[in-house]
Amino acid sequence: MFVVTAVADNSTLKNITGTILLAGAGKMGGAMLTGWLAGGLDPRRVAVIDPQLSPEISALAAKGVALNPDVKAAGAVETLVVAVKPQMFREAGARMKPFVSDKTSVVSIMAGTTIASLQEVCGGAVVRAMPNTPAAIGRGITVAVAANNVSAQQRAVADALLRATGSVEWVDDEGLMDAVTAVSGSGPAYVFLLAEELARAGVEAGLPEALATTLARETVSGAGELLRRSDLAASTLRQNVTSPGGTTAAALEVLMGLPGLRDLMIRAIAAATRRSKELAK
Ligand SMILES: NC(=O)C1=CN([C@@H]2O[C@H](COP(=O)(O)OP(=O)(O)OC[C@H]3O[C@@H](n4cnc5c(N)ncnc54)[C@H](O)[C@@H]3O)[C@@H](O)[C@H]2O)C=CC1
Ligand SMILES: O=C(O)[C@@H]1CCC=N1
Repeated sequence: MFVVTAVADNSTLKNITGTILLAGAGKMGGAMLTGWLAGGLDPRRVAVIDPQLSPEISALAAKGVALNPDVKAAGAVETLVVAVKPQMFREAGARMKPFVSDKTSVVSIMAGTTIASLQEVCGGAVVRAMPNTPAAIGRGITVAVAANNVSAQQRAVADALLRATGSVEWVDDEGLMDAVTAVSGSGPAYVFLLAEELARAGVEAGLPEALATTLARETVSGAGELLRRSDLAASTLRQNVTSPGGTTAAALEVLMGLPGLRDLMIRAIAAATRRSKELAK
Protein backbone atom coordinates (compact mmCIF):
# COMPACT_ATOMS: atom_id res chain seq x y z
CA MET A 1 0.00 0.00 0.00
CA PHE A 2 1.43 3.34 -1.03
CA VAL A 3 -0.05 6.44 0.58
CA VAL A 4 2.45 9.18 -0.19
CA THR A 5 1.02 12.65 -0.22
CA ALA A 6 3.07 15.52 -1.66
CA VAL A 7 6.18 15.97 0.49
CA ALA A 8 6.97 19.44 -0.81
CA ASP A 9 6.20 21.58 -3.79
CA ASN A 10 8.49 20.03 -6.34
CA SER A 11 8.80 22.27 -9.40
CA THR A 12 11.67 20.17 -10.81
CA LEU A 13 9.30 17.17 -10.99
CA LYS A 14 6.57 19.24 -12.63
CA ASN A 15 8.98 20.57 -15.27
CA ILE A 16 10.35 17.21 -16.42
CA THR A 17 9.88 16.88 -20.18
CA GLY A 18 11.62 13.55 -20.98
CA THR A 19 10.53 10.05 -19.98
CA ILE A 20 11.14 8.73 -16.47
CA LEU A 21 11.45 4.96 -16.90
CA LEU A 22 11.02 2.85 -13.76
CA ALA A 23 12.40 -0.68 -13.99
CA GLY A 24 10.89 -2.73 -11.15
CA ALA A 25 7.68 -1.42 -9.57
CA GLY A 26 7.66 -3.55 -6.42
CA LYS A 27 7.67 -2.32 -2.82
CA MET A 28 10.30 0.41 -3.26
CA GLY A 29 9.79 1.24 -6.94
CA GLY A 30 6.02 1.42 -6.40
CA ALA A 31 6.43 3.73 -3.39
CA MET A 32 8.71 6.03 -5.40
CA LEU A 33 6.33 6.13 -8.37
CA THR A 34 3.44 7.04 -6.06
CA GLY A 35 5.56 9.82 -4.57
CA TRP A 36 6.45 11.22 -8.00
CA LEU A 37 2.81 11.38 -9.07
CA ALA A 38 1.78 12.92 -5.73
CA GLY A 39 4.60 15.47 -6.18
CA GLY A 40 3.19 16.63 -9.51
CA LEU A 41 5.08 14.57 -12.10
CA ASP A 42 2.90 14.25 -15.19
CA PRO A 43 1.85 10.55 -15.40
CA ARG A 44 2.34 10.73 -19.19
CA ARG A 45 6.06 11.29 -18.52
CA VAL A 46 6.32 7.94 -16.71
CA ALA A 47 6.89 4.46 -18.10
CA VAL A 48 7.19 1.26 -16.05
CA ILE A 49 8.91 -1.99 -16.95
CA ASP A 50 7.98 -4.93 -14.76
CA PRO A 51 7.06 -8.46 -15.87
CA GLN A 52 4.71 -8.83 -12.88
CA LEU A 53 2.77 -5.59 -12.58
CA SER A 54 0.61 -5.31 -9.46
CA PRO A 55 -3.05 -4.28 -9.89
CA GLU A 56 -2.23 -0.97 -8.16
CA ILE A 57 0.48 -0.13 -10.71
CA SER A 58 -1.55 -1.48 -13.66
CA ALA A 59 -4.38 0.89 -12.70
CA LEU A 60 -2.05 3.86 -13.33
CA ALA A 61 -2.35 3.19 -17.09
CA ALA A 62 -5.69 5.03 -16.91
CA LYS A 63 -3.78 8.17 -15.81
CA GLY A 64 -1.34 7.90 -18.70
CA VAL A 65 1.55 5.87 -17.24
CA ALA A 66 3.00 3.63 -20.01
CA LEU A 67 3.27 -0.01 -18.97
CA ASN A 68 6.00 -2.24 -20.44
CA PRO A 69 6.58 -0.08 -23.54
CA ASP A 70 9.15 -1.08 -26.17
CA VAL A 71 12.16 1.17 -26.76
CA LYS A 72 10.43 3.18 -29.48
CA ALA A 73 7.22 3.75 -27.49
CA ALA A 74 9.16 4.83 -24.38
CA GLY A 75 10.58 7.90 -26.16
CA ALA A 76 13.75 9.67 -25.00
CA VAL A 77 14.48 8.35 -21.53
CA GLU A 78 15.71 11.23 -19.37
CA THR A 79 16.11 9.08 -16.27
CA LEU A 80 16.06 5.32 -15.81
CA VAL A 81 15.30 4.34 -12.20
CA VAL A 82 16.46 0.81 -11.46
CA ALA A 83 14.52 -0.84 -8.62
CA VAL A 84 14.88 -4.57 -9.35
CA LYS A 85 16.57 -6.99 -6.95
CA PRO A 86 20.38 -6.79 -7.14
CA GLN A 87 20.55 -10.53 -7.85
CA MET A 88 18.65 -10.09 -11.12
CA PHE A 89 20.38 -6.89 -12.23
CA ARG A 90 22.87 -8.52 -14.64
CA GLU A 91 20.01 -10.07 -16.62
CA ALA A 92 17.45 -7.26 -16.22
CA GLY A 93 20.06 -4.51 -16.73
CA ALA A 94 21.11 -5.88 -20.12
CA ARG A 95 17.47 -5.57 -21.24
CA MET A 96 17.35 -1.97 -20.01
CA LYS A 97 20.47 -0.88 -21.88
CA PRO A 98 18.63 -0.17 -25.19
CA PHE A 99 16.55 2.45 -23.32
CA VAL A 100 19.72 4.29 -22.19
CA SER A 101 21.38 6.94 -24.37
CA ASP A 102 24.46 9.01 -23.48
CA LYS A 103 22.03 11.69 -22.24
CA THR A 104 20.20 9.32 -19.87
CA SER A 105 20.84 9.37 -16.16
CA VAL A 106 20.53 6.01 -14.39
CA VAL A 107 19.36 6.18 -10.77
CA SER A 108 19.75 2.87 -8.97
CA ILE A 109 18.34 2.01 -5.56
CA MET A 110 19.73 -1.54 -5.56
CA ALA A 111 21.59 -2.63 -2.44
CA GLY A 112 25.24 -3.41 -3.02
CA THR A 113 25.31 -2.74 -6.77
CA THR A 114 28.19 -0.37 -7.48
CA ILE A 115 28.39 2.64 -9.79
CA ALA A 116 31.05 0.76 -11.80
CA SER A 117 28.80 -2.25 -12.48
CA LEU A 118 25.83 0.01 -13.33
CA GLN A 119 28.05 1.84 -15.84
CA GLU A 120 29.21 -1.46 -17.27
CA VAL A 121 25.74 -3.05 -17.63
CA CYS A 122 23.51 -0.02 -18.44
CA GLY A 123 25.82 2.86 -19.31
CA GLY A 124 24.50 6.40 -18.74
CA ALA A 125 25.30 8.87 -15.97
CA VAL A 126 24.85 6.91 -12.75
CA VAL A 127 23.44 7.98 -9.39
CA ARG A 128 23.53 5.26 -6.73
CA ALA A 129 20.94 5.76 -4.00
CA MET A 130 19.63 3.96 -0.93
CA PRO A 131 16.07 4.80 0.20
CA ASN A 132 13.99 3.02 2.86
CA THR A 133 10.39 1.81 3.15
CA PRO A 134 8.93 4.77 5.11
CA ALA A 135 9.09 6.24 1.58
CA ALA A 136 5.63 4.65 1.19
CA ILE A 137 4.22 7.37 3.50
CA GLY A 138 6.55 10.16 2.33
CA ARG A 139 8.79 9.71 5.40
CA GLY A 140 11.74 7.92 3.84
CA ILE A 141 15.36 8.95 3.97
CA THR A 142 17.61 8.40 0.98
CA VAL A 143 21.38 8.68 0.68
CA ALA A 144 22.72 9.30 -2.83
CA VAL A 145 26.11 9.45 -4.53
CA ALA A 146 26.71 10.58 -8.11
CA ALA A 147 29.31 9.37 -10.61
CA ASN A 148 31.71 12.00 -11.98
CA ASN A 149 29.90 12.33 -15.32
CA VAL A 150 26.51 13.25 -13.78
CA SER A 151 25.62 16.84 -14.77
CA ALA A 152 24.15 19.40 -12.35
CA GLN A 153 20.82 19.13 -14.19
CA GLN A 154 20.80 15.31 -13.97
CA ARG A 155 21.63 15.52 -10.29
CA ALA A 156 18.76 18.00 -9.75
CA VAL A 157 16.28 15.63 -11.43
CA ALA A 158 17.60 12.65 -9.42
CA ASP A 159 17.29 14.73 -6.24
CA ALA A 160 13.69 15.67 -7.08
CA LEU A 161 12.76 12.04 -7.80
CA LEU A 162 14.32 10.83 -4.54
CA ARG A 163 12.99 13.74 -2.46
CA ALA A 164 9.40 12.95 -3.53
CA THR A 165 9.30 10.25 -0.83
CA GLY A 166 11.16 11.98 2.00
CA SER A 167 14.53 13.60 2.69
CA VAL A 168 17.79 13.14 0.79
CA GLU A 169 21.43 13.26 1.89
CA TRP A 170 24.12 13.42 -0.81
CA VAL A 171 27.58 11.98 -0.09
CA ASP A 172 30.77 12.06 -2.18
CA ASP A 173 32.21 8.74 -1.06
CA GLU A 174 30.54 5.64 -2.55
CA GLY A 175 32.38 3.58 0.08
CA LEU A 176 29.84 4.83 2.66
CA MET A 177 26.92 3.17 0.87
CA ASP A 178 27.33 -0.28 2.44
CA ALA A 179 27.07 1.13 5.98
CA VAL A 180 24.25 3.48 4.88
CA THR A 181 22.35 0.46 3.58
CA ALA A 182 22.91 -1.32 6.91
CA VAL A 183 21.73 1.65 9.00
CA SER A 184 18.87 3.37 7.14
CA GLY A 185 18.08 1.02 4.22
CA SER A 186 17.55 -2.00 6.44
CA GLY A 187 16.91 0.05 9.60
CA PRO A 188 13.09 0.05 9.51
CA ALA A 189 13.21 -3.76 9.89
CA TYR A 190 15.08 -3.42 13.19
CA VAL A 191 12.42 -1.04 14.50
CA PHE A 192 9.61 -3.39 13.45
CA LEU A 193 11.46 -6.25 15.17
CA LEU A 194 11.58 -4.11 18.33
CA ALA A 195 7.78 -3.75 18.14
CA GLU A 196 7.41 -7.52 17.66
CA GLU A 197 9.68 -8.42 20.56
CA LEU A 198 8.22 -5.77 22.90
CA ALA A 199 4.78 -7.30 22.31
CA ARG A 200 6.11 -10.84 22.80
CA ALA A 201 7.79 -9.86 26.08
CA GLY A 202 4.52 -8.24 27.18
CA VAL A 203 2.72 -11.54 26.64
CA GLU A 204 5.47 -13.31 28.62
CA ALA A 205 4.82 -10.82 31.42
CA GLY A 206 1.12 -11.75 31.46
CA LEU A 207 -0.64 -9.36 29.04
CA PRO A 208 -3.30 -10.57 26.58
CA GLU A 209 -1.72 -10.76 23.09
CA ALA A 210 -4.00 -8.16 21.47
CA LEU A 211 -3.31 -5.62 24.22
CA ALA A 212 0.46 -6.30 24.12
CA THR A 213 0.48 -5.82 20.32
CA THR A 214 -1.40 -2.52 20.57
CA LEU A 215 0.85 -1.24 23.37
CA ALA A 216 4.02 -2.13 21.46
CA ARG A 217 2.82 -0.61 18.17
CA GLU A 218 1.67 2.65 19.76
CA THR A 219 4.79 2.89 21.93
CA VAL A 220 7.24 2.39 19.05
CA SER A 221 5.38 4.72 16.68
CA GLY A 222 4.65 7.32 19.39
CA ALA A 223 8.26 7.34 20.57
CA GLY A 224 9.38 7.62 16.92
CA GLU A 225 7.10 10.61 16.38
CA LEU A 226 8.35 12.24 19.61
CA LEU A 227 11.95 11.72 18.44
CA ARG A 228 11.06 13.30 15.12
CA ARG A 229 9.31 16.35 16.52
CA SER A 230 11.61 17.01 19.48
CA ASP A 231 14.87 18.96 19.31
CA LEU A 232 16.27 16.81 22.11
CA ALA A 233 18.85 14.08 21.50
CA ALA A 234 17.62 10.48 21.66
CA SER A 235 19.70 9.98 24.80
CA THR A 236 17.95 12.94 26.54
CA LEU A 237 14.51 11.63 25.56
CA ARG A 238 15.55 8.26 27.03
CA GLN A 239 16.74 9.92 30.26
CA ASN A 240 13.41 11.78 30.47
CA VAL A 241 11.62 8.42 30.78
CA THR A 242 14.04 7.10 33.38
CA SER A 243 13.27 7.88 37.03
CA PRO A 244 16.18 7.09 39.34
CA GLY A 245 15.55 3.72 40.96
CA GLY A 246 12.40 3.24 38.88
CA THR A 247 11.08 0.69 36.38
CA THR A 248 12.85 2.05 33.28
CA ALA A 249 16.21 2.03 35.04
CA ALA A 250 15.63 -1.63 35.91
CA ALA A 251 14.96 -2.50 32.25
CA LEU A 252 17.82 -0.36 30.90
CA GLU A 253 20.25 -2.09 33.23
CA VAL A 254 19.50 -5.24 31.21
CA LEU A 255 19.44 -3.59 27.76
CA MET A 256 22.56 -1.50 28.38
CA GLY A 257 24.46 -4.19 30.27
CA LEU A 258 27.15 -6.31 28.68
CA PRO A 259 26.55 -7.86 26.26
CA GLY A 260 23.63 -5.54 25.57
CA LEU A 261 21.86 -3.78 22.75
CA ARG A 262 25.00 -1.80 21.79
CA ASP A 263 26.99 -4.94 21.16
CA LEU A 264 24.07 -6.62 19.32
CA MET A 265 23.51 -3.56 17.12
CA ILE A 266 27.20 -3.27 16.23
CA ARG A 267 27.20 -6.94 15.18
CA ALA A 268 23.93 -6.59 13.22
CA ILE A 269 25.13 -3.49 11.32
CA ALA A 270 28.47 -5.16 10.60
CA ALA A 271 26.63 -8.22 9.18
CA ALA A 272 24.42 -6.06 6.93
CA THR A 273 27.44 -3.99 5.79
CA ARG A 274 29.31 -7.19 4.91
CA ARG A 275 26.28 -8.49 2.99
CA SER A 276 26.01 -5.24 1.02
CA LYS A 277 29.67 -5.65 -0.01
CA GLU A 278 29.02 -9.28 -1.01
CA LEU A 279 26.07 -8.22 -3.21
CA ALA A 280 28.54 -6.14 -5.24
CA LYS A 281 30.34 -9.30 -6.37
N1 LIG B 1 12.56 -3.14 0.42
C1 LIG B 1 13.39 -2.26 0.98
O1 LIG B 1 13.33 -1.96 2.17
C2 LIG B 1 14.46 -1.59 0.16
C3 LIG B 1 14.83 -2.10 -1.07
N2 LIG B 1 15.83 -1.49 -1.78
C4 LIG B 1 16.24 -2.03 -3.06
O2 LIG B 1 15.14 -1.91 -3.93
C5 LIG B 1 15.17 -2.95 -4.89
C6 LIG B 1 13.79 -3.57 -4.99
O3 LIG B 1 13.44 -4.09 -3.74
P1 LIG B 1 11.91 -4.33 -3.35
O4 LIG B 1 11.09 -3.24 -3.92
O5 LIG B 1 11.90 -4.61 -1.91
O6 LIG B 1 11.64 -5.69 -4.17
P2 LIG B 1 10.29 -6.18 -4.86
O7 LIG B 1 10.46 -7.64 -5.08
O8 LIG B 1 9.10 -5.69 -4.11
O9 LIG B 1 10.32 -5.43 -6.29
C7 LIG B 1 11.11 -5.84 -7.37
C8 LIG B 1 10.27 -5.69 -8.62
O10 LIG B 1 11.09 -5.96 -9.75
C9 LIG B 1 10.29 -6.63 -10.71
N3 LIG B 1 11.14 -7.28 -11.70
C10 LIG B 1 11.64 -8.53 -11.70
N4 LIG B 1 12.36 -8.74 -12.82
C11 LIG B 1 12.33 -7.61 -13.54
C12 LIG B 1 12.87 -7.21 -14.79
N5 LIG B 1 13.61 -8.03 -15.53
N6 LIG B 1 12.62 -5.95 -15.24
C13 LIG B 1 11.87 -5.11 -14.51
N7 LIG B 1 11.32 -5.42 -13.32
C14 LIG B 1 11.55 -6.66 -12.84
C15 LIG B 1 9.44 -7.58 -9.88
O11 LIG B 1 8.30 -8.04 -10.59
C16 LIG B 1 9.09 -6.68 -8.70
O12 LIG B 1 7.87 -5.97 -8.91
C17 LIG B 1 16.25 -3.92 -4.47
O13 LIG B 1 17.37 -3.75 -5.31
C18 LIG B 1 16.58 -3.51 -3.06
O14 LIG B 1 17.95 -3.70 -2.76
C19 LIG B 1 16.43 -0.34 -1.36
C20 LIG B 1 16.06 0.21 -0.17
C21 LIG B 1 15.10 -0.39 0.70
O1 LIG C 1 17.38 -6.23 2.52
C1 LIG C 1 17.82 -5.67 1.51
O2 LIG C 1 18.79 -6.16 0.87
C2 LIG C 1 17.19 -4.38 1.02
C3 LIG C 1 18.17 -3.25 1.01
C4 LIG C 1 17.83 -2.38 2.18
C5 LIG C 1 16.54 -2.89 2.62
N1 LIG C 1 16.18 -3.95 1.96
